[in-house]
Amino acid sequence: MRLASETNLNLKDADVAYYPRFFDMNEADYFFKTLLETIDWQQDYITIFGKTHPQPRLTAFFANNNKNYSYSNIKMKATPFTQELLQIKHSIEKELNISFTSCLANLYRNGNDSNGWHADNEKELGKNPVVASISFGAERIFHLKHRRDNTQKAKINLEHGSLLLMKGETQHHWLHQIPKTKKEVGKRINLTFRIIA
Ligand SMILES: O=C(O)CCC(=O)C(=O)O
Ligand SMILES: [Fe+2]
Repeated sequence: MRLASETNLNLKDADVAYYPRFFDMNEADYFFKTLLETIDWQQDYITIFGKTHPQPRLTAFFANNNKNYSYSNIKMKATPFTQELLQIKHSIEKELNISFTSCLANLYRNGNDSNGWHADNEKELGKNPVVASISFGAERIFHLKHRRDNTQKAKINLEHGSLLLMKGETQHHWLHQIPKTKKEVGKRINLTFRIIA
């Protein structure tokens, strides 16, 4: 059963909503375990100022079209959705009434894995990108900050089975990150469903 009660974060120049228990605990446990085992998690490398570093997390990319996805000099080749990813995709689509084409999956192995400040604003995501972000496993803190107004910030603890939806002009005006943490934390899977035309 899905408890789709939604909280809008009411951020200036943004549209970000959080659904804490989008999937119930049994579904969330099942998806976490299955996705951990069935996804072919990849280590990618990013090049900054001519130096190559391993990305501080593992990733995989899925799409129902043949559109690849490029960000930070990494080209992600589209692979077909797995059965569980399709199930998750359909649940989100039904609730939100939006169709997604693609999913970038992230595996944070421990508190040392992270995702630096960025916006999901690649051209292929269109003018106002819609990103539906699902979390399974360990809780991590998601930070948001306004690009120009440094009084505007938000932090949200992304719980097991939750959905975070970013849309409208969010990516024009805000950056987001998952910082490293010194706390003992287990693995976390994040799925970001996107529309890539
Ligand atoms: O792990 C998360 O919650 C955020 C992932 C993210 O921002 C991205 O993949 O673009
Ligand atoms: Fe992002």
